[in-house]
Amino acid sequence: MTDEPIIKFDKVVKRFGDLTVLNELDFEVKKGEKVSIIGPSGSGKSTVLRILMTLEDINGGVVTVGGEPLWHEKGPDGSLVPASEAHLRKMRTQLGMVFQQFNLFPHMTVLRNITEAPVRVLGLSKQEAKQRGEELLDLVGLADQARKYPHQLSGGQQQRVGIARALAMRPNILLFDEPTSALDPELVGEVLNVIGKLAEEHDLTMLLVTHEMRFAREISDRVCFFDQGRIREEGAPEDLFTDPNEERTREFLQAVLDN
Ligand SMILES: Nc1ncnc2c1ncn2[C@@H]1O[C@H](COP(=O)(O)OP(=O)(O)OP(=O)(O)O)[C@@H](O)[C@H]1O
Repeated sequence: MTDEPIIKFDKVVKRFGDLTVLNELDFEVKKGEKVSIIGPSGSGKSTVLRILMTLEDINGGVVTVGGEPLWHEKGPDGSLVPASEAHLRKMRTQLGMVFQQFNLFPHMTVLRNITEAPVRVLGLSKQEAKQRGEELLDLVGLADQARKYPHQLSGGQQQRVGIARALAMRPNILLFDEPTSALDPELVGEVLNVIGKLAEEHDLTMLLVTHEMRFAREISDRVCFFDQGRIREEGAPEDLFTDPNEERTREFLQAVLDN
């Protein structure tokens, strides 16, 4: 990990109609850092990831990824102007995302699900993409499932394919949006293990929105507690989970850990 932020939210505002979801959010993730975002439903956690994936725009502030503004670019006079589609497309290649509902293409084999974007977007040859896909399937423990279709796999296996697919574009930053919450409890462990293995790879920056406290505790360098579109408290998992400073964090943790 280095001290340089790879992700930076500077006073970011996001509104949906009258609802202010992010309220001048300041938030940073360092290169190589593994950060979990926890917090009550509706506090803006997934919105942070969706903004980074350029699935939602922003209403104020600046988001920087890899030192460059994401939603803005420099105009002719050096001032920031709204980003063009070409700029967003270029910036997007730095990030991969693992979705709660896997979002696999049902009509493609497991291997095609992984190789489709590298062939289409990066222009890899079919052979190169196949090799990359097979390596990634091996990494997530599914080397023998390449020719199956998603519906032939368990939820845990589908999510491991989702992780392999997100890695196929070789992103520097991997985002996880509640990656285990659609899974039966007995399948959570296998997905956590794969994510834990990735977390040991120091170069990869990981940002995880999770309701799985075990996950936040075991995998992250830092846990951020979101409340009403801001970070209410953050810290190392061993501090935040055992002795939070804020009453609001304590109540939240008590409620989720009692469940
Ligand atoms: N496209 C949208 N249009 C309108 N409102 C939205 C939209 N997306 C999100 N919201 C609202 O914004 C708020 C924050 O949503 P977000 O998904 O970021 O919360 P969250 O903290 O991830 O919650 P959860 O833990 O329930 O997933 C919620 O009140 C949600 O209903």
